[in-house]
Amino acid sequence: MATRFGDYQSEIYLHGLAGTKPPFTTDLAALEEEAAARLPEDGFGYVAGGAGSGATMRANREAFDRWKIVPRMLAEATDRDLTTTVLGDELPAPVLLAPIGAQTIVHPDGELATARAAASLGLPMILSTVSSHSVEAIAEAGGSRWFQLYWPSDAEVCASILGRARNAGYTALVVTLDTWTMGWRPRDLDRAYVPFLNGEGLAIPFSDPVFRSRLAKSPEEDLPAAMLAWMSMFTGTDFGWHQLSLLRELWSGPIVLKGVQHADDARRAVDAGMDGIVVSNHGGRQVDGALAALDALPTIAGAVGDRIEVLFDSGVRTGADVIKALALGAKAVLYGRPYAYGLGLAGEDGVRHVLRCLLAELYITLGLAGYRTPSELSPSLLRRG
Ligand SMILES: Cc1cc2nc3c(=O)[nH]c(=O)nc-3n(C[C@H](O)[C@H](O)[C@H](O)COP(=O)(O)O)c2cc1C
Ligand SMILES: CC(C)CC(=O)C(=O)O
Repeated sequence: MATRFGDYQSEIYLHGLAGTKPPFTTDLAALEEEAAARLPEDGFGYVAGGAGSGATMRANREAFDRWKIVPRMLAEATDRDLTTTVLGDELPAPVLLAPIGAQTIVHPDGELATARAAASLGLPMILSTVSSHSVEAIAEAGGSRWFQLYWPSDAEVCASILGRARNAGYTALVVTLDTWTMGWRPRDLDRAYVPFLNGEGLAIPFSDPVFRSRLAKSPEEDLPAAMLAWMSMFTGTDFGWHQLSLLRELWSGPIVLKGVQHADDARRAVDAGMDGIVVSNHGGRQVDGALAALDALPTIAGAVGDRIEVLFDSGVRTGADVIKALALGAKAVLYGRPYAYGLGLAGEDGVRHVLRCLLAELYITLGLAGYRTPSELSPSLLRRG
């Protein structure tokens, strides 16, 4: 059923009459500034950082800014319906929560808070392999959930992790291709900081019985050795396209490849029988100098047509950004850093506030631009300028 997400606007004004303000800014493009001022430097720096000089991270935003929406008038767009179906999941709006690892670095409740906020709005959460809480614990929050895989070299560990995710009710599998090893990230390197150094974020592998069987001593007894085992199994891996069939044997639900940036790779995903792709450069955290994800989107969408579900992330901040990504060929977007800032600023309520702002802005802007549903959006409503 369609939800009037715009109601958050009137709710905020009404609370204002009673003297209550929103928990923090409603300006999603300015959220990072507020987070920078209020969150601890280590956690904030890890979330905000990008690869190398930050050129790709900036390019992601610049690409959105180059596209302008051309609003249409008297379009009878009062009643909007943002619902859409992605890989069999009925979504109240074309938005999913991007996988973000190690969320306790910004708030002690981490992914549990995020899962509860997402479930309360009916948006699917994509849980990272590098999560501070186990797949089973997150499942208790309810709601629709997908699982993101960092593909380990040990096939039995992979089978065990996927089996647990499937048993815990995760429906689609998102396999991240662009981070088989960590990008060069000066912001973390300068502080010699990664969350995983103290085991943070490794709940899924560390709680896995097969992973544990590979260790001489448990992570509780010898953390550095467990960390090394994790790193050698989950990073620096060497998979090729032909091995995707291994994952198909382990996962009966839809499989989505995340990190596609070239039309030929998108075609290969189709040929490999995949169900979806996420056009993404990992928020500019991997290849510095890579093209903006939004600039890759139209070519890729054109190359695969409707043979595969095309999702998008990297740089989405506002409701208008969602409209632009949808107009350029995405079926839905993955929302990333902003909800992590919301989590850091106010836990579950903070994530909910950020998501409600995004959905309200999307709902209102879509109508003001003259459109009623995501399916009406096409490149013709945009101009380069
Ligand atoms: C702190 C942080 C952790 C992330 N962890 C993961 C992860 O575990 N798995 C994954 O596939 N992507 C991960 N990503 C990438 C996001 O899923 C997404 O591609 C990216 O945040 C999009 O860029 P944006 O947030 O600037 O829009 C992470 C991103 C950030 C900022
Ligand atoms: C490298 C991962 C472990 C986490 C991640 O995807 C990220 O920090 O961007």
